[in-house]
Amino acid sequence: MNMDIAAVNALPYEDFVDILGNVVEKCPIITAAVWSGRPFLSLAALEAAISEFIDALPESGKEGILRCHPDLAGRDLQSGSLTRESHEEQAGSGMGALNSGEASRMARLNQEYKERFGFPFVICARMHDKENILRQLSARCQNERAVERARGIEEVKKICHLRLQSLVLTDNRV
Ligand SMILES: NC(=O)N[C@H]1NC(=O)NC1=O
Repeated sequence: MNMDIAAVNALPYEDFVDILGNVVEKCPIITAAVWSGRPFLSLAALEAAISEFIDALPESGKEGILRCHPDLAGRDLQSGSLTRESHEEQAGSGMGALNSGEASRMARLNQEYKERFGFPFVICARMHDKENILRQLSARCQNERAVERARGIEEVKKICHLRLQSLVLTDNRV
């Protein structure tokens, strides 16, 4: 599936949500909401609409988005119940191939992070390898809650950007 922005703009909302509903993990309400903003002049304009919708949410809503994300190398990966997108991202960054030391460190730090902040550690896995993810997780456990809320949302937007790129052709294609 790789449509251009004109084809995206022509979609009835049912198809729009079916195709683009997971660009923010398990948050199809965001996709469904921005459909009202058609026609989008470009993929960048669609991405900006998503970003503005997220930014307009109260802090509780932003935390809710973070809570819809599965842990990296967590129980959904073990049980095979990740979304297709998340599975590809986690596999690509080596989350499915941690050695036992890395796996237990990851589980311990993920737990520590969640206990401290009340939402999971979120990072754009496609932009990092496993060593880098573990280093960032450990460092980010030390931050303030508000800093981490904002940081997590930045990462959600990076994930969204890459998911959109794989679904919609960019404007300057031949
Ligand atoms: N917790 C977390 O960061 N999850 C994710 N990151 C990513 O790139 N895909 C995910 O599912």
